[in-house]
Amino acid sequence: MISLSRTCFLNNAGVSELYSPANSTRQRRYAASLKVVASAGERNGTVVMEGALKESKDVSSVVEVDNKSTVGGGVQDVYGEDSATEDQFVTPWSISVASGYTLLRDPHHNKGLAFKDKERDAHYLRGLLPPTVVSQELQVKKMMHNIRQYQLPLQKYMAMMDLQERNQKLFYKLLIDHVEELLPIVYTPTVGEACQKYGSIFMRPQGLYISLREKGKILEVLRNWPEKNIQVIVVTDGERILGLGDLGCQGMGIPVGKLSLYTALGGVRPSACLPVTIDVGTNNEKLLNDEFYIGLRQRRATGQEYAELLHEFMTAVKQNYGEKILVQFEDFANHNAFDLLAKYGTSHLVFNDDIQGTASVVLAGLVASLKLVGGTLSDHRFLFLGAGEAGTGIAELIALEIAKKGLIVSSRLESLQHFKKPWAHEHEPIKGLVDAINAIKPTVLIGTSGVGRQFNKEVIEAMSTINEKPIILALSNPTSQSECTAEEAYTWSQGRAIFASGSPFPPVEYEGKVFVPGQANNAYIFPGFGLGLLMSGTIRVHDEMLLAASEALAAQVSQENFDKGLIYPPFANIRKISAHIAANVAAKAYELGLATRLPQPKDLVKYAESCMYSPSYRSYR
Ligand SMILES: NC(=O)C1=CN([C@@H]2O[C@H](COP(=O)(O)OP(=O)(O)OC[C@H]3O[C@@H](n4cnc5c(N)ncnc54)[C@H](OP(=O)(O)O)[C@@H]3O)[C@@H](O)[C@H]2O)C=CC1
Ligand SMILES: CC(=O)C(=O)O
Ligand SMILES: [Mg+2]
Repeated sequence: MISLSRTCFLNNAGVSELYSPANSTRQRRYAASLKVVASAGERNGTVVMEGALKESKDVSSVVEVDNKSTVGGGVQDVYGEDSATEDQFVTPWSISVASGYTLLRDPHHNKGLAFKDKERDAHYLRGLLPPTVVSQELQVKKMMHNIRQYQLPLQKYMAMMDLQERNQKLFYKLLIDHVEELLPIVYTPTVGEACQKYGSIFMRPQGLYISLREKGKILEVLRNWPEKNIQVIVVTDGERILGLGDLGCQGMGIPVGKLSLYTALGGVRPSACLPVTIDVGTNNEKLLNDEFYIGLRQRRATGQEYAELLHEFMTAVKQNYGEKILVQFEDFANHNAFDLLAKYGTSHLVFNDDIQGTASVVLAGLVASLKLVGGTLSDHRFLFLGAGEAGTGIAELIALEIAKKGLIVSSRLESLQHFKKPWAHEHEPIKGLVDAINAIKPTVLIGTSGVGRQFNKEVIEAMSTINEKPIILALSNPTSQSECTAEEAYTWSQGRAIFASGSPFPPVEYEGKVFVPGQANNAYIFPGFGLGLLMSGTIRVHDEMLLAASEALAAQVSQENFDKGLIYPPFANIRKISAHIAANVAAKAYELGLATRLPQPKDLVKYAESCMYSPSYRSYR
């Protein structure tokens, strides 16, 4: 238990990929050197329009090559393509246009029954689809109907992942239009169960797997990813997946899920998102003995071996994607998370969602709750159960906001992990949470322990005895690890608690009144925060940007929300919320001189909205 002044703790796309010619430096270079001549040679399937730079004579029947603009080399020539000689090997990357059966199997461009008659003629789809042509809206209605037929959340998750692999735009349309219903499926809590069973439900690989076997070759592995213009990477090593512990390589569900939210909630293009899982082994005996486990069957590498792999990854990422690639660390164990953030925070654009994103969302909720409970932040006392990434991250940001740190309980100081030390304070050792509440008299109780059911009846009653409106935040995920349920918080506090949780709970009726619990989850922050960094071309994350994100989120809580006891706005409005967060974060980046997209757009909210990906179908010529 620790504390501060008033804060206490207890595709692979292959040949069917249709690249936009201006999508990457490499593609721009190709686009500059090639003019696509007609498609007279098209067949049902893929029309190859380009060969490797060094092999352009082989494809001269379909392209005209302007040799003048292809030579070069230099700092952008990461793979040595431009400077290679004939006796050196290069990879024959190609740009191609999908049609026919290949087009129907391409998730980026497939529209299923929504292909119009003209498109069916132009793209060799006749006979490959039944005659009916439907709208995207009808497809959404049908998919929602189908998903609702499944009894189990994991079945719904698998249906959503299948859709993402079949028809990406329809997947995002569904997620955006039905965000409150589908967020618990593609995200917490269901994604937790999916990770636990990833080996068994694994059908098509998603994301990029970088294991110890790829040591020395990470740059080449990055190049195997079909998309070249990556802007955001969410990376995990799978050691602290939600509150479920070490799930090794099966943690991949988390970067995949977080990045679908980057797109659906924050509007970042799916093709700019790269989920990565670093596999250094697992200490989870159950997984090591599970015949369906998909990762390396060895105990976790640590120390220098771990640090070297991570360093090679971070170096390769910057070399391949440049200075402005955003790397979001997710669900690393705390013994690595703080060190990675400190190590790469000065050389890369990095953000730790569990430390920083969580802090920002909780600070926003606390600022908003002042409207319900009164006073200022510094009038409140914060008691934390769990002094890890989320807990100390939140404390740090609250302290930054009220700009004063306080006492430290020092009896355990020597044995404390470094990130806990600033929060230890002078106090008699306290045994249980109820005793801590009675001694410290917190106004806010925050659960970040990863251990479920810690806020029992006595705990909530103790908080309710001290406070007229106790603020109870049960942040641990998934639902099984939540410190208490919404029903418990409202019932045991006799309807007086201001409650929010990391995973969603349904509304609760208590003595004739309906209470709608809020969701205190970093999903409110990271999509808009990331968009703000990207749209301003920011090169480093600064704590002030986290405060800016909190401020923007708190400002989105309406009187109608407060009247229902909510301290967060509904997720239904998340794109608008993300645009405001992005604008505030970008404004701070410009103010701090960290933005590179110049000149600064006049209206940053409008600019953020204009940057957002739309999942509507495009018409194909
Ligand atoms: N709602 C949200 O947006 C977010 C929620 N979370 C959730 O928060 C939880 C914790 O995540 P994170 O902070 O990253 O994990 P950490 O492992 O870094 O922190 C957990 C901390 O809780 C402590 N702890 C464990 N059991 C108890 C207990 N019974 N009493 C008191 N302290 C205890 C641990 O102590 P020790 O160090 O001694 O082991 C550790 O310091 C997870 O369930 C995660 O899903 C995380 C990020 C965002
Ligand atoms: C929400 C989140 O990031 C977590 O529980 O780890
Ligand atoms: Mg997380």
